[in-house]
Amino acid sequence: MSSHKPIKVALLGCGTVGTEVVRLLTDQAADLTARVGAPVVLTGIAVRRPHKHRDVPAELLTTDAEALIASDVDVIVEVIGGIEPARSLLLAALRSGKSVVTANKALLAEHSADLFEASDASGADLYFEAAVAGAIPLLRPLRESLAGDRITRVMGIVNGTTNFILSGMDSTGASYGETLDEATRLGYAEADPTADVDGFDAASKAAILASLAFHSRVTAADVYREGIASVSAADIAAAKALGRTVKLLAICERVSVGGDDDQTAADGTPITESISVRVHPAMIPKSHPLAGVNGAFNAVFVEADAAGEMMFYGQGAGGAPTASAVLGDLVAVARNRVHSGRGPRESAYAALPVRPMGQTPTRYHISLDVADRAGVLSQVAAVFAEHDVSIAAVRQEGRVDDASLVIVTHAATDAALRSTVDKIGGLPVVREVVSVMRVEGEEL
Ligand SMILES: NC(=O)C1=CN([C@@H]2O[C@H](COP(=O)(O)OP(=O)(O)OC[C@H]3O[C@@H](n4cnc5c(N)ncnc54)[C@H](O)[C@@H]3O)[C@@H](O)[C@H]2O)C=CC1
Ligand SMILES: N[C@@H](CC=O)C(=O)O
Ligand code: NA
Repeated sequence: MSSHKPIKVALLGCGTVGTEVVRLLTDQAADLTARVGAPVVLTGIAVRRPHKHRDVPAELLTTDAEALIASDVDVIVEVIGGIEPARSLLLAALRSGKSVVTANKALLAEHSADLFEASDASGADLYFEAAVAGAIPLLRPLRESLAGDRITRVMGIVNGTTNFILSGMDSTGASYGETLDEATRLGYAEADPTADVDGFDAASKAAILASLAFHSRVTAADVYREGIASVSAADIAAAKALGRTVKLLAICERVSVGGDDDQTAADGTPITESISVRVHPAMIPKSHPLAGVNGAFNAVFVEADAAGEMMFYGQGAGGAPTASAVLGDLVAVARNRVHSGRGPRESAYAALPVRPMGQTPTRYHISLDVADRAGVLSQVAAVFAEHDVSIAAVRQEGRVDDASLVIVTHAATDAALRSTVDKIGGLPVVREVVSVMRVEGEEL
C-alpha cells in the first residue's frame, strides 16, 4: 500500500477523449496507484452540458472549471480543445502550481511560450504527448530519449482523419464526403473537421514537432500549410500510375543556408542554418514505409545524426488511443509530484529561423495533357531550363490527337517550381495541367 497522499486530478472536458480518460482512470485505479506510488483520484469533471448522458460518475460533473482549478487538486487534465477558455484555464492552473496534461495541439502551437513561462515560474509540469500522433510515444522520445542527438528531419503522417480519407480514395475509390463523415463518426475528426481537411491540425502538430526537434520556437503561423481539399481523383490516379501514393505529410527539416541566401539575423550575425516546417499533400513511392500507413494510423520518421533513421507508428486518433497517451502523461506528472521531481522544460535556445516556403527546396511531379506534335517536349523543357529547374524523369504517351506528358523534377526552390508550372500552363501546346504535386521520400 502507498503511504503518499492521493494525487487529485480534475478533468476539463468530457467528449470523445475525456470519456475514455475517465474509463481508464476508473478501470485501472489499482494499477495506477501501484505505478505512481499514490492513489490517483478523479475529484471533478468540468463539462459544458451537465445533463447530457455520459458514462461517467454524475456526482463529479460541474460546469465551473475555474472552481475546479482553484480547489486543492494536483493535476489538471485538459481535453476541451481550442484556444479559449482552455488557454486561460491552463495558465491559471500552471500559475497556481498544478501540473497540466493536455491533448490540445491547437493551443500549444499558438501559446506554448506563455504556457511554458507559467510552468517555469511555478515549477509545475506541462505534458502533452496526446497532442501529436495520439497514442504514439513521440514527444517524449524527442524531448528526452533523443535530447543528446542532433535531429535533422521529422517527416510523417500526423492527421488520422485525412489519412483515413486519402486511404479510402486510394484503395476503394470512396468519395471524400463519405469518408469524412465516417471519420467524424469514429471520433477521429476535430470538432470542426475543416481543421483536419485544411491541414490546420497537422500544421499545429508540425509546429510542436519542429519546436521540440530543433529547440526553436515555431508556431502554427510559421508553418506552410496546404490541406487535402485540392487532391483530386486525377492526382491519385497519376500517383498510382507511377507506383506512388498520395499522403498529407508534415515535414520539419534542417536546411543549410547556401551562399546565395546571404541571410543575417536581427543582430547582424550570418544565419548558417534554417528550418523548413510545412504540411502539404505529397506523392511518395509505394515502397516507402509511410505509404503503407493507412486509415487513422499515423507514422513519423525521425532522422538524427547519431541514431540514424527511426519510425514511430500507431493509432493517431480516436478516444481510447488518445486517452492512453493522456494517462501516460498523468502517471508521469503524478510520479513527479510523489518524488518531488519535474519533467523537461522547453528548450528554444537554438532559435533557428523558419525558411519561407518559396525558398525551400522541393520536388514536383507534373502531369500534362499536351498536343501530340513535334517540338512539344522541347517547348516544355525550355520553360524548366529558363527557371533553372532540372528534370529528373519524363514519360510521354501519345494518343490520337493529344498526349500525356509526366515530368518529375529534381529539387529546386518551391518558388521556381511554381513559376515553372504557371508558365507551362500558359503554353498553347498544353491543353491541361492534369496534376501537380510535390514528391517526397525518394532520391533520383
Ligand atoms: N479525438 C481525437 O482523436 C484526438 C483529440 N485530441 C485533442 O483532444 C481534445 C479533445 O478532443 P475530443 O475529445 O475529440 O473533442 P470533443 O469535442 O469530443 O470533446 C470536447 C468536450 O469539451 C466540452 N467543452 C467545451 N467547452 C468546454 C468548457 N468551457 N468547459 C468544459 N467542457 C467544455 C465539449 O462540450 C466537448 O464535450 C482536443 O484538443 C483535440 O484536438 C488529440 C488527439 C486525438
Ligand atoms: N483530428 C485529429 C485527431 C488527433 O489528433 C486527427 O484526425 O488526427
Ligand atoms: Na503522441
